[in-house]
Amino acid sequence: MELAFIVNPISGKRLKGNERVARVKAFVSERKLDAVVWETERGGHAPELATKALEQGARRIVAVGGDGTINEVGRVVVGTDCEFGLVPMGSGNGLARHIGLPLGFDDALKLAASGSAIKVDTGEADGHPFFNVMGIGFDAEVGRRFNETKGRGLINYMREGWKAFRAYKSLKCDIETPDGSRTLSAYIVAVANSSQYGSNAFIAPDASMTDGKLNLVAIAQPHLLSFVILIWRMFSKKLYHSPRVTPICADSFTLNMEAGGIFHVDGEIFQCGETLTVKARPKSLRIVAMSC
Ligand SMILES: Nc1ncnc2c1ncn2[C@@H]1O[C@H](COP(=O)(O)OP(=O)(O)OP(=O)(O)O)[C@@H](O)[C@H]1O
Repeated sequence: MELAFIVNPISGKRLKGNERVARVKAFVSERKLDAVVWETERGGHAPELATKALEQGARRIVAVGGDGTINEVGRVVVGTDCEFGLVPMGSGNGLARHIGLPLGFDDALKLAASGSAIKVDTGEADGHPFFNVMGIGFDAEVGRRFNETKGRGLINYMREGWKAFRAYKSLKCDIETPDGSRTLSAYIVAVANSSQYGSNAFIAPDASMTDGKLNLVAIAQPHLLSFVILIWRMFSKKLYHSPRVTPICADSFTLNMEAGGIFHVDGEIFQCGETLTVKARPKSLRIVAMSC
């Protein structure tokens, strides 16, 4: 088997359910590809399907879904010789946008099936692989709330962000890198492999996926007006111009907090203790990309 497509039928807002799977199956049969098309039936199913595809000798696995699905498939493919293709069908599609993929279904499908792959860096937070962005603080709180709502898309994300803004207070974090350490009172500590969360909201505008490093971005607690300005800066790639923002580029970080809590990797939530270790895995993933 050359290719395996793993399709999440419920991610994002476009072509949901049977239609999405039917379109991928039609694509495969029209082109007589040596491929399987498997549909995820529940959360956590995609890694099982990706493992099965690897065992059956797939040379390329294509994830059709949002950043959560991409993470679930990518965490199986990372560190292997198998190539990884994406058909972005999520809410924000941060990774797909960073690597220059078309967002239209048919164009993305063609590229994922036949485009060439390049080796890129990935990240790992307490052993959990990530490809786009991980974070603690407000960042993780918004992810937690968003995952608990049924609605998807940027508007729902902004709505949960606003609710979290009113409830969340900053945390004290000691950040260690190979070059030294510093203690900050941070509202968000995000560590980015790619440049954006999704929907062209740039958390680390200078991030590269081939430099062997990750970009930590710490943001101090904003009041309402500066919160709005921070969002504007994010969408205009000017976040680093804010006096509330501290960017640090390194290949590894140890985050020491006063208490354990939650963190997210590509929007999926996990628990952590007082210490969280985040590190880059240089050139660990062969991904179909236009740029990186
Ligand atoms: N058949 C299914 N039913 C319910 N949940 C599923 C199913 N298949 C996959 N999932 C889960 O759906 C969740 C959301 O998927 P994904 O992140 O791809 O979409 P999204 O949240 O709409 O997009 P984004 O992450 O870009 O906002 C994942 O955690 C995945 O485990």
